[in-house]
Amino acid sequence: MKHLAHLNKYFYKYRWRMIPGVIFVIVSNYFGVLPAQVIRIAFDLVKENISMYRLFDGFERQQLVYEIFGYSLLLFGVLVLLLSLIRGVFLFLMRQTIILTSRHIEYDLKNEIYHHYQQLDMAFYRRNNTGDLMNRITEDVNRVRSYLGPAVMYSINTVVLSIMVIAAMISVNSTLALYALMPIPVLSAILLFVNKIINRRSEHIQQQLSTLSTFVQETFSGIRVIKTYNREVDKMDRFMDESNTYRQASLALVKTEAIFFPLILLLIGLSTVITVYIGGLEVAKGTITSGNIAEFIIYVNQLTFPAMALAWVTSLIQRAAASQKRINEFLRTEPAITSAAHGHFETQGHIRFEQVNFTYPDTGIQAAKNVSFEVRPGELLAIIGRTGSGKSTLANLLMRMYDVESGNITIDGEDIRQLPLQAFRSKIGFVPQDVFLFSDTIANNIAFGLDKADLDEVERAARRAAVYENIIAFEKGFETTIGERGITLSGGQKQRVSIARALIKHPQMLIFDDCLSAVDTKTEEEILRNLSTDMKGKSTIFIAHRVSTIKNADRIIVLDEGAIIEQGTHEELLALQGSYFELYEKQLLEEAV
Ligand SMILES: Nc1ncnc2c1ncn2[C@@H]1O[C@H](COP(=O)(O)OP(=O)(O)OP(=O)(O)O)[C@@H](O)[C@H]1O
Repeated sequence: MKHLAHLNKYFYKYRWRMIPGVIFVIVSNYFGVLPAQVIRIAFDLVKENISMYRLFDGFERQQLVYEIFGYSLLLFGVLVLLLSLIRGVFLFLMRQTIILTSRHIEYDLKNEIYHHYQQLDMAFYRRNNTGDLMNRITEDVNRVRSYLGPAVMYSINTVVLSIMVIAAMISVNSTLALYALMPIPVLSAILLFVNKIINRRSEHIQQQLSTLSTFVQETFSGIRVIKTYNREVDKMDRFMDESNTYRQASLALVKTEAIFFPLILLLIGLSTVITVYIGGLEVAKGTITSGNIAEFIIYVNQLTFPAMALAWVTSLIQRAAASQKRINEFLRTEPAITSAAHGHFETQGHIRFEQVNFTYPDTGIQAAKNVSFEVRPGELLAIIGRTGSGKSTLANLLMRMYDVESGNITIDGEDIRQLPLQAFRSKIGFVPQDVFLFSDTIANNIAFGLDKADLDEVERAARRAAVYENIIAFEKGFETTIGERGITLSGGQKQRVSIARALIKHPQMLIFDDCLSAVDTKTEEEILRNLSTDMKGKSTIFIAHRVSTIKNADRIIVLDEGAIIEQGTHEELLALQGSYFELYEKQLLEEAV
């Protein structure tokens, strides 16, 4: 329960909706209890009038008694109807306030979680899988909403109704009340128990459903591999197995649910029998009227709802508490990367790495070892090295996706950890190694980093990234949708759209992380030529595998296992006859073949 305390701030925020809601619950229940009393009076009236009617047997007056009697009964009927109508209006208002509030809180909570997710660092995203993140903001919030709305509403309802009904019963006859109420605790206990089983089974179904959807999602994402390796039959068998487990779990649930309602009916029936029997004895003793028995039967039936609601609400609250615990776990995760300052930031683009060390927290791999280098304003620095040597890690550290373990990274002499994070990142055009394009138009993908961009700017960026011709060849040009519901771009086209996205920002610093790997050498040369004008006056870090891409850089550093093993210009490095020279020779040979 303590986990749900997180939501109290929202109850407070919406208190002027909740308080009327609670009042509506009380009023609606009051009008729910009243008809039982009206019926008792009507019942007694019937009894009295029948005796009176018989008394006037053979007299002219008998017809008049009959008419008055019929008229009064009609009035009682109308009164019961009216009370039910009033109750209905308040029930409507109760839902309009409490359930609506739960929807408002659900909206706020989702926003709170989403906002917090966006603050969290890359290490967090590495630790937790996307499915889990999605579940907490959808499924878990949904369960919490069941607590905020239905559970709160029915809890208040249960308490109010039980108090009113029991009080009314005791005021009529405490002995009869005691007997009539006897099966109710038994009923509640059994319902709680059955509900627990239902919950466990529903939980199992839920888990199995999630396994099933993960399986289906993965197979369809990897459908190309499945087809090429002829694994369709095998996958079908796996699917049938998983589906069967789901079916068995569902059947088990249906069996338990099947006894739920008969059980309630049985115990209510039992209560009614006791009421009629004990009530009969009391009527014989003259302590109550027969109308009271009718009244009691209605009360007993009315108590069925609180008994059922108790079991249901208990499980709703338990589930919501478990879900809120999961939500809180993420909400209380502090982002490792925070902004020390806010506001504006201007830079010359003087980048310096000083004795930088970094180990990935989750794998323990030391990906940067004592790395020191400098990129002066307007310089082009290239980083080359074998796969896994730590090149992308340096780009990630500069982007503050991770913070250094020791050493410093400075911009114009100031530690990047002291800079306003968002303003700092906005000064860098970063083209990551794994291109990610949104399911949106090409124009919007290119203009992604800007709040507003006109088509001219988008086209200019596309030209500089040498992808303009490709785009206008599509029927809808820049308005072509890409991604799941649109066309698929080739690997090289994607890389160039991603480059255009970085260039359109006119950043002071540029980082290209192996972003020409899927581009042929001719296009690569064209892009590099365009970039050399773009990069004028801007500090650029170019990560590459091919020596040909970077040989014109002002300085080249060669990485191996996270450490710089050689650095200098292309000529200097060749003269060294070390790793760079070897790599160059090898690549020349490959090109010749
Ligand atoms: N997010 C991460 N979490 C944990 N370990 C990582 C992460 N990213 C990279 N590594 C590890 O750090 C080392 C350096 O990786 P990095 O991606 O920097 O190499 P790279 O030189 O860019 O490689 P490539 O040329 O193949 O892109 C590798 O051993 C890799 O397994």
